[in-house]
Amino acid sequence: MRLPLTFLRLEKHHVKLANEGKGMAVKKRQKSLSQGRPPTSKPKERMTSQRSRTIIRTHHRLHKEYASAVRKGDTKLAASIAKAIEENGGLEVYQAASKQGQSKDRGGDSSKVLIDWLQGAHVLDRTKRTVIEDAAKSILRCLEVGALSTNNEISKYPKNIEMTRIDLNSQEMGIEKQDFMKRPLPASESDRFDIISLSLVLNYVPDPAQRGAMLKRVTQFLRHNDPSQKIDASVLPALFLVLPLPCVENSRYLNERVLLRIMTNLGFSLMNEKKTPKLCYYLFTLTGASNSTKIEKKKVRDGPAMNNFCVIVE
Ligand SMILES: C[S@@+](CC[C@H](N)C(=O)[O-])C[C@H]1O[C@@H](n2cnc3c(N)ncnc32)[C@H](O)[C@@H]1O
Repeated sequence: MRLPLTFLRLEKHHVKLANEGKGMAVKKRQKSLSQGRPPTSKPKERMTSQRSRTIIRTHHRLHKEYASAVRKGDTKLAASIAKAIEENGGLEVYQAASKQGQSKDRGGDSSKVLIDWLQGAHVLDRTKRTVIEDAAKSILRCLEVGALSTNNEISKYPKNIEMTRIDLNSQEMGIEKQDFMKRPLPASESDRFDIISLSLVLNYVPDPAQRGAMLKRVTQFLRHNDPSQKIDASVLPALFLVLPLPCVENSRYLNERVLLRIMTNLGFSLMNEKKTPKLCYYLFTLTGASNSTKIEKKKVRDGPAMNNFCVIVE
């Protein structure tokens, strides 16, 4: 029989009073077995934001140096940098540090912005967490490249958005370990996606030409516009791109004008953008074909505290 909570509280209070009244020492309650068991895992420690920033920066720097050593064929240097990457915790610790950046108290996960834009474009219903109207049959397919979690905002619409999550290093079930650059090209339309998310992934790629290749490759994985789609899909098929703000605002080789030129050349139109003090978010719709224009490394501005982030399209 379940006793009401108030009754239990009162009874506890009375027993305590009775024991005190008798001047008796309150007998220590026997601990349950589970309390006596040694913990199976240590509670997860939270990194300070300073520490996670240092880990992320060091990983990016070493990763770039490693790619450069490999490009030059300097195997000895590459091996010593690989060792330094491991000493910094490797990809796993880097991912843990990045994941902390997704926690609610540090701004939350970036897919919140994507959901907001899909709702604004009437692709998703704002209140019911469904695809709008009778389009519920049209399940959207989303490829999240660089996925660290299966619980992000974008994953909260399982009836309407079918998620495919990949990462170079899978952290949990539901995320496939796969390099997007090696994912087999779609054999048919059913291997393509309505939405591809590259959130803080492009800046992870150490080589400027590989970044351009990644953006180009996205166009091959997005579905082609299908006029028979029932949903108001004016923003689809779409690329959700998130970059650290300094990549666009403080680089010698990339500014927003150059980024937009690259995307336009690849066949994208800008639908939404948002900037916060740390990040910039873009929603691009694939509206046309790539015009195969090359974009080279070219200085667009200079300054002592600027970075060299760059995207080359070959
Ligand atoms: C900073 S984390 C981004 C995590 C998350 N998307 C976010 O917005 O916080 C970058 C992730 O991208 C992954 N990544 C980079 N290049 C990739 C590729 N070619 N294919 C799959 N994952 C990749 C890395 O393994 C890493 O986990």
